[in-house]
Amino acid sequence: MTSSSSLGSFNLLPLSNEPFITYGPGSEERDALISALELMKNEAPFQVHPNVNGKDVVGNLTESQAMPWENSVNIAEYSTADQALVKQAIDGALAAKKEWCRTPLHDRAAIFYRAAALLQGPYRYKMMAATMLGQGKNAYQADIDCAAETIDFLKTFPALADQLYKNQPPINAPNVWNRTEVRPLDGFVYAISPFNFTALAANIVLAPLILGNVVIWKPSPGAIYSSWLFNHIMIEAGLPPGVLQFLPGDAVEVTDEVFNSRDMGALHFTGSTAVFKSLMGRIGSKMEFWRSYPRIVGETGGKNFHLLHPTADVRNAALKSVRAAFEYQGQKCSALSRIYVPASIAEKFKAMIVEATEALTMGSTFTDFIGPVISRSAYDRVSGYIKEAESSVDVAVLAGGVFDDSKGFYIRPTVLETKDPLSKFMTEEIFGPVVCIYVYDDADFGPKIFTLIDESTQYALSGAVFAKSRTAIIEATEELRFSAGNFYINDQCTGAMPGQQPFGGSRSSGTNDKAGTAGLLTRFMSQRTIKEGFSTIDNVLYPSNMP
Ligand SMILES: NC(=O)c1ccc[n+]([C@@H]2O[C@H](COP(=O)([O-])OP(=O)(O)OC[C@H]3O[C@@H](n4cnc5c(N)ncnc54)[C@H](O)[C@@H]3O)[C@@H](O)[C@H]2O)c1
Ligand SMILES: N[C@@H](CCC=O)C(=O)O
Repeated sequence: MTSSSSLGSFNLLPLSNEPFITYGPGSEERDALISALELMKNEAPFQVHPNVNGKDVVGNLTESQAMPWENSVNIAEYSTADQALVKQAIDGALAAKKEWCRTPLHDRAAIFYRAAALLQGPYRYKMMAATMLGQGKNAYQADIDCAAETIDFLKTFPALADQLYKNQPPINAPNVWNRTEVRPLDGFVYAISPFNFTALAANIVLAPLILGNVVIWKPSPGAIYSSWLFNHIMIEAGLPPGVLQFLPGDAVEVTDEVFNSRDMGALHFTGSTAVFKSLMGRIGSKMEFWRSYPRIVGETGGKNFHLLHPTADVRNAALKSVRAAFEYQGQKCSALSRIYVPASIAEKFKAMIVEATEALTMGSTFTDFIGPVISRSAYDRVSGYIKEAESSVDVAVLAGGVFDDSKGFYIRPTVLETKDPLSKFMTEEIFGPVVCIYVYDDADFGPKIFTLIDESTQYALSGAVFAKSRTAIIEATEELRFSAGNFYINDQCTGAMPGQQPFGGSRSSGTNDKAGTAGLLTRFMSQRTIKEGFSTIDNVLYPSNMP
């Protein structure tokens, strides 16, 4: 990996994964994290303001982000960007762009590496505490997200950008030198991030930034404090003022003002399918308005599946199903939410999944496997599904089914079984700790079950097959080719890591540009071809024009 300057060609850092920290009993890291959590709880609520042109724009603290663990306590209180500030941010970003896109890649990379070092060192525990307290994660879930995956994005995007820079025209005619320049997009990139992964907010802004784009960022109301902290780290790492504009605010109001600018070169979105479809529709409805064709990149919802074959290792499938369905309370876009089990192993599988689910502890910020769901609206939505399941004749509640919001937004991990494979529990994204089982006849493993999995939902994000039979694995892999952008064999359908399992899905799950990859970066670049000629001519005519 190299990057050129006028006086050298530099090797960029190679692709890598940040090691996970275990936070095991008695470890130094555990003590440090516990202290950071205590400190943050004592100091909260933190005041957060929009940050435009490198400065906090102090306003009235009209909004708040509650701690889902204890919803009467706020982790942050914040002011919002009004339309005038959004306009000012766009103008400031466009002004900052000239210098930023002239900044050599290795200098942009150095800012990213510095941010990674800040996150590895002085900000690690603060960011961990912000993600745990603010987004309801336990130590393990926070570490793989706001530490490891975020550092991975910071350290690998420069090398991926460099690969694109190296992609030069392969042919040069005599006395000609052809070159390709990887320009950022015309205008600015509008980035909208979800609450559930601090790393995905990072991915949303870092992918365009590394290529010299400027970014207008609307963070999620469910992750205001960790998003602010990330913005702060980028500024401390040396990101020039105006290059990344941090605009918490009313989603519709901020978006309306952004969509009033002809200079929006791209929308980079991660969140729900319904919101993405509506934004895409709005962009498409005024194509004469835009200066360019805005690129539209969105990673959205899922209804992710595990398919068991009669030869499956039942214990492996059951335990991995529990992890996939209930880690981070099922609030991963990749979370398992429908399971297809053949009748011959169904009783054994159900017994194991119920036992493992009932054993999951809930409530403590640090050690418990299960925490709260993110918000009042998530609690109401998920508990609404559970109430409906309880009153449905086709559905049995095998485990969980209990919820309580007296302190935090707690929902016991819930296992349902339905006799209707097309019921809402098998087809709609619930985005919470609920998984539904459907038992099929062993003889239906084949076209019938593949068609059911493939056609019964609008999504195609992640899925897995569990089988010892190689024939079954081959058949499922072939027949479910378009049912999941991330397909796992004898492994859980969550836990994709940058550089290892590029993540994303198609159909209503997104544009499938794969977070953290060079493929994603290509969406934020607009190449310029440069041809330089070294010979001169002294005649307009070609030989064939000669009499
Ligand atoms: N496929 C993926 O990689 C991936 C990753 C993470 C989350 N997700 C999906 O995200 C969803 C959960 O995240 P969420 O609850 O934050 O999603 P969400 O759609 O409610 O919010 C996402 C972002 O969109 C903003 N938003 C909401 N309404 C808007 C509007 N009308 N105009 C403009 N912006 C608007 C929100 O403020 C937030 O910043 C789930 O559906 C999940 O599957 C997908
Ligand atoms: N890397 C993640 C992506 C989750 C999306 O919310 C996973 O596969 O678990």
